[in-house]
Amino acid sequence: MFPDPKRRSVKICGITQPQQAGVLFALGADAVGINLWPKSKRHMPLEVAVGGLQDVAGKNALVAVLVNPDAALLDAAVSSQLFQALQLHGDETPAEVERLMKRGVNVIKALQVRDEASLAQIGEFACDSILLDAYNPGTYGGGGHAFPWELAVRAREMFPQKQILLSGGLTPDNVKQAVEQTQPVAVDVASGVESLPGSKDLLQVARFIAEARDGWVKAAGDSAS
Ligand SMILES: O=C(O)c1ccccc1NCC(=O)[C@H](O)[C@H](O)COP(=O)(O)O
Repeated sequence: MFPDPKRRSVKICGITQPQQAGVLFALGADAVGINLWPKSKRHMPLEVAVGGLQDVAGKNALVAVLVNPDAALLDAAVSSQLFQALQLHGDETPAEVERLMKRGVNVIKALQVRDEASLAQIGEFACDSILLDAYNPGTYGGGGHAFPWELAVRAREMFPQKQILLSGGLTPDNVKQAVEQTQPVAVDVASGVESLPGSKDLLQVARFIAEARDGWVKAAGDSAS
């Protein structure tokens, strides 16, 4: 199950080489995102994922990232049984999300947030997990931009029943502060731990994971005192 509501998780998103997945899990990543959107600079074709990720699938959480997928890609991603969740980053509607959920698919709906009014859309989706990303019109994700974290705090207050995942412009330098402030169930990063698009820098990944975990420990200490 990803995200596990009982566990604080780090998801590293958008590898282009399947062999990087095992290394990222060995470094402590809880989930790795595989971008199936052909226009992404982090695209991994589904056939490559199916051929290269069998060893890590099952033991670890792989998440498929999709943008307005057609029925054929959606069906192929679901029936590959490679993914613990589908993360939808496009203009997918609440009805489409609900249809997938009825098929037993674990959906994470990604939403770009601009201001407090834009948080209302969270309540329109039936899925438990909502990933908040930066508002960046004309793009669907992976832009390396942060949004005001007060909006993530507000989202948790407005929708306490939802699992809020935080993304957008996170880096090893800012993730501890982001986690402490917003206390998400999971953080998600693409650009902030890369040497090249789709190629993760392992030192940055290790630092990112350690800093995120420190943030959760600090937040737990603050709320206990
Ligand atoms: O990463 C991409 O290229 C991408 C393209 C289209 C839709 C989603 C995409 N990435 C999804 C993610 O989960 C990213 O981690 C998230 O948008 C944050 O990205 P970044 O600000 O680069 O850390």
